[in-house]
Amino acid sequence: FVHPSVVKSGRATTTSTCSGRLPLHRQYVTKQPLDDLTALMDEDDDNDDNDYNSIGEASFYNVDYMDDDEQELDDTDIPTTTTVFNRDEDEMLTELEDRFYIDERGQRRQVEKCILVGVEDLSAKRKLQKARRQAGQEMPYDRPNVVPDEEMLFTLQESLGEMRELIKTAGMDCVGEITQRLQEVNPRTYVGSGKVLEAQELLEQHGACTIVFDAELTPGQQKALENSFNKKIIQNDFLGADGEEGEIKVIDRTALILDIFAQHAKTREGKLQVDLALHEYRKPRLTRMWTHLERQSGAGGVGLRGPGESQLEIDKRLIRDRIIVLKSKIDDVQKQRAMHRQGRARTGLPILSLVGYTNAGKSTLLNYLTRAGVMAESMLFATLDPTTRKVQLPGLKTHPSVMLTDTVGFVQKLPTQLVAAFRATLEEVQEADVLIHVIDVSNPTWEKQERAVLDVLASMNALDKPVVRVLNKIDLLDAESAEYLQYEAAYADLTVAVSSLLGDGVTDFVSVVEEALQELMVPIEVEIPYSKGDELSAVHEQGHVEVVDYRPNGTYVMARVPRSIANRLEQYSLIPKEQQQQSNSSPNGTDDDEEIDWVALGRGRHSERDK
Ligand SMILES: Nc1nc2c(ncn2[C@@H]2O[C@H](COP(=O)(O)OP(=O)(O)OP(=O)(O)O)[C@@H](O)[C@H]2O)c(=O)[nH]1
Ligand SMILES: [Mg+2]
Repeated sequence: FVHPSVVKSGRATTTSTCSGRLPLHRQYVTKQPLDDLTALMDEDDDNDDNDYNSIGEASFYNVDYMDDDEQELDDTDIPTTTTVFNRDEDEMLTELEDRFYIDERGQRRQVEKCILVGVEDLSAKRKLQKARRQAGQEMPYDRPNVVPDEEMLFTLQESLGEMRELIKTAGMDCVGEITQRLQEVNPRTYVGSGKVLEAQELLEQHGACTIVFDAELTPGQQKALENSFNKKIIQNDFLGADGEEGEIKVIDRTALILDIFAQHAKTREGKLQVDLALHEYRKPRLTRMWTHLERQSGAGGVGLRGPGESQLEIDKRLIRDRIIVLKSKIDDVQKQRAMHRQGRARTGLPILSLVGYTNAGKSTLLNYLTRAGVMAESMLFATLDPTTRKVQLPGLKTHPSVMLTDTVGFVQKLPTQLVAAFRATLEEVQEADVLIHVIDVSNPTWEKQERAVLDVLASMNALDKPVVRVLNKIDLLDAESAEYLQYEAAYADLTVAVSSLLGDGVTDFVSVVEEALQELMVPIEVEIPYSKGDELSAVHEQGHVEVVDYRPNGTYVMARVPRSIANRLEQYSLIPKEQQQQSNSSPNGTDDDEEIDWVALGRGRHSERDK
């Protein structure tokens, strides 16, 4: 009952075509025997082995490049009905990259039009304050210049501005906007019923078929909205008539960001993670595709009850199975990644993670420092896969190399489910020794962005380490503001103003990083038993040894070492505990001779490696 053009144009994505009335998820969920899940997994594992290896490499030192020019739509590339079911997720996601689609009249269209809807929820601020009060929780971190709670919420216009950028990045054209101020959002349809009608008119007027909400809609709200926008279609289906209209898609913030992720994922791991997140997102929303059948079964009674319900059951099971397979694949990739991370840890080089709001200039800074050519683009979420490089920080000959990791950008109201999907980034950030927080100060909302990032980091328990604030893009400010920020940065802790594009302030950046790294080293005075030779060599490798003495019970060592080693060696410590804590809490020390001798440190490492 489905016209071939419908199958062709349907995309396995949240931003699909108007005409794709075929339940979209059916096109990529596998048609292999359902009951033999283990066989499915084994088979997948076999042909993935090589990919895992290459991914490990890619995430360690290289980036995977993909030629975007090759994504042109070509009729011969469109899968036929029979092959559609056997596509693997790589193919599916590659297909997402091409933004062409075929409309109901069989014409190729390039850009999808959409309407943007935003609500100013007047209760949000109150709720936030109440929640904080109830939790009895102060700000989970103590940093100067951080926006206080009551000012951290983005205004409606700021939030919509960001949505416009996201819509553009996703490849859509925003042709109209609707806003509403509400004391409380409507629990059923999010906006009021009058606004739903207004939106419908606007959609018809512009011939748009997508409506984007600047919110995280519940599955119930999404369904209610879809039902009211698609009343005619549902009626036609019910009557068995063929309507003219295309289906109106209701998309929320999460779906939009997921679609961008799907378009930008380059490595296999990134793609798997996006695929998993997409499935998790769709699982509770599955029913919408079958609205008309559900109705049939309810209204029709005996004889009509079967198909709708059982098909829904099957689809739910398929999605569940797919999620299990994806999770197990991701687990394997993560094991590889963990091994690489261990390898990195063994080098003893400090690990710095670049974090920050999307588009802040993280990749640009990494590029400037490494001239390595990581993709940096003027679009949101350009980077999706963590990339680590060994960097000799320029300008400081005495400084040893560090490992620098580029990570996926954050965005306000980032759905938790999405954060969880990007476990790799999470882990990189958690394992880092120092966080480099890149902030785009040319963006008027930069203080709120900074706050949003700190909130996400705090929720990830990742703020237990020094955070370097990099006030980036000062070249875009007028001279006065730039000077003011530079002045501020000079006085604030671990803060520096730079232009990653032009390289202004990078020397200062390096000294601030050095300052942060010194916070990581703690003095120890230990007697390591002779049986623990490996611990002694760890101290030599990663620390700065001042005194060594071979005593009857073990090797006496006085040194400055990374905190992790100090913790491990605590049992052999000769410093009484209270005193140790004191010296830990003022890691910079007061005496000049406590300064780390970076030259010696660097030399020590190199000679260690040369052996
Ligand atoms: N003028 C100016 N532009 C900059 C500067 N730093 C970065 N940019 C631009 O900002 C845009 C985003 O930079 P990216 O490095 O891709 O940002 P990112 O933080 O890696 O972004 P995501 O990977 O999307 O999270 C690019 O167009 C850069 O050229 C700067 O110091 N000055
Ligand atoms: Mg980037």
